[in-house]
Amino acid sequence: MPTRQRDSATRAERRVPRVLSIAGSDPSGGAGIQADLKSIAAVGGYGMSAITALTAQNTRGVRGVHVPPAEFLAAQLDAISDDITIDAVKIGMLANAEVIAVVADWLRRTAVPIVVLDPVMVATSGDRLLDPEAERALRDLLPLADLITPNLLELAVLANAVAGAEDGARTGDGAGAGDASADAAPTIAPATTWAEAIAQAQAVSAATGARVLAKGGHLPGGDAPDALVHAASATVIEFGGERIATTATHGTGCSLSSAVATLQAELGDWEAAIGEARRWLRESLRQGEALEVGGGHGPVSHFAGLWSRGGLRTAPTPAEIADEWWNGIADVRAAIDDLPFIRALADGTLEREPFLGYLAQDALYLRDYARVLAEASRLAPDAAGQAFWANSAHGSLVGELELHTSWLEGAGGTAGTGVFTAEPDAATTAYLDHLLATGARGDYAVLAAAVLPCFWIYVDLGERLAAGGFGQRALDPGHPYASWLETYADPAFAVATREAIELVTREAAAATPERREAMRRAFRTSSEHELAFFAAPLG
Ligand SMILES: Nc1ncnc2c1ncn2[C@@H]1O[C@H](COP(=O)(O)OP(=O)(O)O)[C@@H](O)[C@H]1O
Ligand SMILES: Cc1ncc(COP(=O)(O)O)c(N)n1
Repeated sequence: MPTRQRDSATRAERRVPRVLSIAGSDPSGGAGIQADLKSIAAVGGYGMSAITALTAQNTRGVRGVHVPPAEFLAAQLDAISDDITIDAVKIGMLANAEVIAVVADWLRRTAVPIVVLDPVMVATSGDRLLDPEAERALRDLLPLADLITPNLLELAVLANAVAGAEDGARTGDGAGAGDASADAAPTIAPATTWAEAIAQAQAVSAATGARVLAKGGHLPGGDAPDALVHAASATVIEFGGERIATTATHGTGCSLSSAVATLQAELGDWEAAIGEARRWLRESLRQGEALEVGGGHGPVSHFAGLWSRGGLRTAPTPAEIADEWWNGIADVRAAIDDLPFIRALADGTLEREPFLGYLAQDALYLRDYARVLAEASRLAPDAAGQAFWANSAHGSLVGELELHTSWLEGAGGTAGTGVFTAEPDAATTAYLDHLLATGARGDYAVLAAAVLPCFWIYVDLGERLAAGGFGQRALDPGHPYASWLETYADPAFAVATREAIELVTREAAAATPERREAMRRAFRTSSEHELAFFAAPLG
């Protein structure tokens, strides 16, 4: 199938695991598939869901359960696996034995590399989410999982079930979770100590071959430990942590198992995946009550970490930033266009003295501008940026200054004098001080924004002069300053300017809002210095 080929061809470069949740719906959004999709997204995955059952529940309890025909679950699962490569599956509420059979059959037919099974039996509110008779069917599903994540009660039921499978023995009060004929919910007592829970996890892992994450969320006391138990390698990895004082624990098991499935697909290491999922869940648990959802056990705040770390607003694109900055200096550009110096330069009426004065200041400017560009090259985060600014520094000294030299040395009469002999005027000093100080502060992005107007305003002016935007005289080869006008309409300078705009606005798009604003301000300030610089010769 072409889709599959495309999927697997790009697999090596993939960063976003495609994770399927097979679970029940919680309309209040805190548990079940709703929690799973949020959790998968929160830790960096692409979430999908096949719905096993609909519950009518909120943070206080479950009011009803509707299980659609099992064939329709099979249809959902096939629709997904016929088209999409699945990197990991998380299994939650399975409702009844028929649903379990459909999932087991699909898992056997579909080679999913990672299967995390959260054996949901009872909601945090205490309501049952799995038929008692289905607990036997669940036992047969366990070996298809790579990781099983029971809470204390579920762990006791599974341990009892696997013990029952081995020797027919019953534990607890004798009602027997493995007894398919039992009508009432079996009353199996959960482990009362952490050591007992780990022993049960070892039994389940030994009987199924799966890893078992024993969860201590329901333990009494001040700690909420989890332990990853793998009988085959005789390992027990403990994850410690203080219990977080919160009522917002609805959906913690769903959220943890989805996050682990996603992170395992990314990291390929169970200990690392569980460690990271737990750090994320604990952060989300701490922020749960702030959501103020419901009067019972509220949900965790799945995206709290992302929100607080600045993932909330869509960043502008580089093109949008370029428009915003350019439009933001429209007043400055209009003021430059209206300067007597620019008007007289365009129509050829500018006196030789102010023109040479301007060139002398510009030569002084370019020499230090090249130093600032070299500093941008030093600070650039990648080789492409480094090369671009270094090349621009070279261009400022060699290409542009040649023109100044020929004009100014001709004017001075003696070769080798006249280029850098002028005193910098106030406008030149102010502009250079701004650029040199920005360079000295060492923030590459802000410095790159500060050097941009010198490219952009000149190219824009040069192109409009050459296009007759300031009158036809500027196009006349006999214009007294024709060689100057040609330099600024140079297509190579236009190409370099487009590259500079792209470099700087890409940097701005990736920056934090605060840094982007600092860049915009530096860009605006430099453009104001451009205006003062052009105004100075006739000022
Ligand atoms: N109050 C809490 N403080 C810290 N971690 C908790 C708390 N409640 C649950 N957890 C963690 O949430 C995850 C889910 O655990 P648990 O509540 O035992 O499962 P379930 O939601 O399936 O009943 C585990 O990692 C557990 O350690
Ligand atoms: C649809 C559905 N699935 C699972 C749970 C268990 O929630 P928890 O993660 O709190 O054990 C639930 N309450 N509802």
